[in-house]
Amino acid sequence: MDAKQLQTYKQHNTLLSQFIVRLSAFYEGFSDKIDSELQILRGHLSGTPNFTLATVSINKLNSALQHQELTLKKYSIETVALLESATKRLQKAVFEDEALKKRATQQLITLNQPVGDIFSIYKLFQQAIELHHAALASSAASEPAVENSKGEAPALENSKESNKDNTVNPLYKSILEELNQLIASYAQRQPDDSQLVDIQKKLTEGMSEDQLLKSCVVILRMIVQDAMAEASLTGKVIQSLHNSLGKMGGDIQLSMDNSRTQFEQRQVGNAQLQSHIESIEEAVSHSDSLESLKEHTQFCVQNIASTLNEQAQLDSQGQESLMGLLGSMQSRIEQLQKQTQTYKKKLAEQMMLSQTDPLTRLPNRQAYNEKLSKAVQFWQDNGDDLAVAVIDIDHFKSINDRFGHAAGDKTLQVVGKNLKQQLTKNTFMARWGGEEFVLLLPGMDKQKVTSLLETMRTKLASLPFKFKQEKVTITASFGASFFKKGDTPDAVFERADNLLYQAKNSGRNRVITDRDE
Ligand SMILES: Nc1nc2c(ncn2[C@@H]2O[C@H](COP(=O)(O)OP(=O)(O)OP(=O)(O)O)[C@@H](O)[C@H]2O)c(=O)[nH]1
Repeated sequence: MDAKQLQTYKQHNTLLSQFIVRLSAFYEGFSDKIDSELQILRGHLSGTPNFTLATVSINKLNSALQHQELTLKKYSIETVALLESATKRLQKAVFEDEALKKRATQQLITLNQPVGDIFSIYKLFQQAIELHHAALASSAASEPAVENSKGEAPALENSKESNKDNTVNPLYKSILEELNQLIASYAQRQPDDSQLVDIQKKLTEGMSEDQLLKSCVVILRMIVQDAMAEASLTGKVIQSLHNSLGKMGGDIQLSMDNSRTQFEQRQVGNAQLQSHIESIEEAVSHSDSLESLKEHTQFCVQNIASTLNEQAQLDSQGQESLMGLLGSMQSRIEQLQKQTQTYKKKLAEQMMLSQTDPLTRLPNRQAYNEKLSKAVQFWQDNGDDLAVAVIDIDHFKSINDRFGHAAGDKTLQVVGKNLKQQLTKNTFMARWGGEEFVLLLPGMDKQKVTSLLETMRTKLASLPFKFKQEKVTITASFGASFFKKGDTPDAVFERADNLLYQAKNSGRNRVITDRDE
């Protein structure tokens, strides 16, 4: 190696050492172990670099970094999961604030994307914190600024005052909403249940947090009892089916045993007949006189007749026992049929209940999702038009506020019924939740969709509602979007929802569809 080459190597080494020193300083702070090893490495590479000692240090660092990388990945996954659960909770709590709800949904979509480096987690954190700040600011803005004489926030007490505070807490409101819906579905099964009636009454009057918790526990207990009763009914039916099938199996075995015995007896009889015939043949060839032949033949014929008689008797006995068995099997089959029919009916009822919104008796979101996947499959296979429409009653909150929750409930029932009456063949409508409905419109072009939604809108607006002697007009806004190539159901729903909000923002009581532009 000449002097020039040596000089170049030295320069490269120095450059590389400086780079590693800077890089190691930048990455300091992940773990104490790595930090101290990085310090040692920097010591080996500073001044006159000692590459032999640096290699030992680099090897140690290599395995520590590998381990750290795994820990970091695990940490990233856990952090994102935590952020996701916090955002979901926030989304529920702010369900009435459309802008915040949308931001939370957007945040959830981002959280579902693969996480890149550690810095993208900081970004996710930052977004989550901003969202929480916005939610806090919005709830603070909607809460009355009541302070006591000491300037402290008022404590929550089991009193009407605390009820007032609670009614502006979005989380409290959403629990009340949920509880109301649960009660509505249980009240249908047990309309006279005093506990349910009591809770329903308290709900309309307003509840403290303590009462709300107690009511939740009562409802939970009912659900568990119901589920257990259902499970024990299912268990009983299955046990009874099992017993009936077991008995039928026994009958069949008995019938097979009888047939086998009968077959064996028939074989014995046949062998006897054969031997009687053989002895007639023998008598014919060996008898020396007609008299002895006649005698012998008579004897054999009598034997044949008695064997045939025995066989006939056995046959009729066998037939009798077979008929008896068949009769008992038939009655067991009938019993089985009755049991399965009762069970099928019960299952169908449950299926119907699980897919029906208890208040409006319209299909619920679960039923919509099932229908949607079939409609999407059909659309993908046939390419026919498929649209989703979202309907939201205008200023519904004011009905609740002015005339009470019960009037709001009644309104939802009447509106649901009226909208449903306008549906055409193959169209499907469900209650999405709250005062929102969703429609699936297969095989309809833009003109047909718009015309149907316009009919629904105008018919609803012309319904004469009357609350406390006051005539009220109820209207709704509509947003509809068509499936396009490569669309997901969520994307189409989101578009329809956005159009609905456009309809709200441009004055309400109107229909906006995708293909308007
Ligand atoms: N009575 C009753 N009210 C409900 C039910 N579900 C949701 N709500 C109420 O419906 C109201 C919806 O109000 P908002 O989302 O503010 O909307 P809005 O008043 O209809 O106003 P716009 O949609 O902007 O026209 C809330 O006050 C909910 O508490 C229900 O099952 N029964």
